[in-house]
Amino acid sequence: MRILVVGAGATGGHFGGLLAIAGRDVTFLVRPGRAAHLAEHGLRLDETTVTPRTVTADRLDGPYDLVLLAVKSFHLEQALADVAPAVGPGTVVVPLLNGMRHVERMVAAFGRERAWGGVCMIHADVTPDGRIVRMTGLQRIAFGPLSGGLDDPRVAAVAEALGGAGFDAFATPTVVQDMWEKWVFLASLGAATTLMRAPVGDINRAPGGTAFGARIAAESMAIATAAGHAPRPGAVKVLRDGLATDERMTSSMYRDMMRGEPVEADAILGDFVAEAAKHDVPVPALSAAYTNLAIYASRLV
Ligand SMILES: NC(=O)C1=CN([C@@H]2O[C@H](COP(=O)(O)OP(=O)(O)OC[C@H]3O[C@@H](n4cnc5c(N)ncnc54)[C@H](OP(=O)(O)O)[C@@H]3O)[C@@H](O)[C@H]2O)C=CC1
Ligand SMILES: CC(C)(CO)C(=O)C(=O)O
Repeated sequence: MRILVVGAGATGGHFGGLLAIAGRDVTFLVRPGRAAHLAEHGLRLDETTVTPRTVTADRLDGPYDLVLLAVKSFHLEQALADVAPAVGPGTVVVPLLNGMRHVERMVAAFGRERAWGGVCMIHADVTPDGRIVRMTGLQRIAFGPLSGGLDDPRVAAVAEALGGAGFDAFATPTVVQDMWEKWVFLASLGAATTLMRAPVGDINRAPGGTAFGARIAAESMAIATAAGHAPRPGAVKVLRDGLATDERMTSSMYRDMMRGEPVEADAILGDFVAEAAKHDVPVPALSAAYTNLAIYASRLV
């Protein structure tokens, strides 16, 4: 199976790198700066360096079987345009992005037969010198057609292509609900850590921190419930435990903010707060977190 990973950053670089190490037929669609960096240094993962096969948008060579979309939300439109020549009639496009707005954009670009859902769980960063580092043992991709049906033969083919490469990969018949539950978790974690400018454990050790986390979690669950995607018991537990931890857990939004880089505020918190407004759900803590990030964004050049 020909696999194209769009973006060789924290998520795309990590999962694509492991796939390359496992001998899969992987190419990275990258922009010229990253292409030059990878040509000079290779793709450096935690303990290994891979010599990746890369391509830039102007040199895409026809359709791939599987596309893993691993760009930030603010680069989505360009990435969808760039990858279009690689999407043929039978291609499957699986997103690793957080939030939900990319689903609609992918369906508009490629249709529901080719645009699938995807959930990626990992805590990873790109260091200033271009290495990909992982902060925890978590590394998982769940994927599936938006319809939920797993009888499409491409499901088994994608599972085989992603399986046995050193990370968890599985097809899910509830990918839209799974994405919502991930959104609830990440929006909560992102809101708490960026508003308080601290990892979760530090928030919970501060006066009022635990109550603040519980409040954020309650608001997030209320939004999802009003939108018809009430988190299932397992997801509620993950959310509550996550926001109550004494560990230094962070979010990619927090780490982007600490580096002074753009944060995916609109796609993750803006859309979430808009969903609350649509259903008349009061979300003062999440709204404050979004306002905070909007001010942060306005101060980036
Ligand atoms: N990091 C994490 O721990 C997690 C992140 N996520 C989500 O995954 C998504 C990706 O995040 P992450 O991997 O961290 O982001 P990164 O910024 O680390 O990587 C994104 C990469 O996409 C590249 N890119 C942007 N536009 C294009 C394009 N048109 N063509 C090719 N490459 C492009 C960037 O390239 P360039 O180097 O040229 O700028 C960059 O290297 C986000 O939605 C994030 O929320 C989900 C779970 C965990
Ligand atoms: C939920 C979490 C923390 C891990 O996948 C994440 O998606 C992120 O930090 O962006």
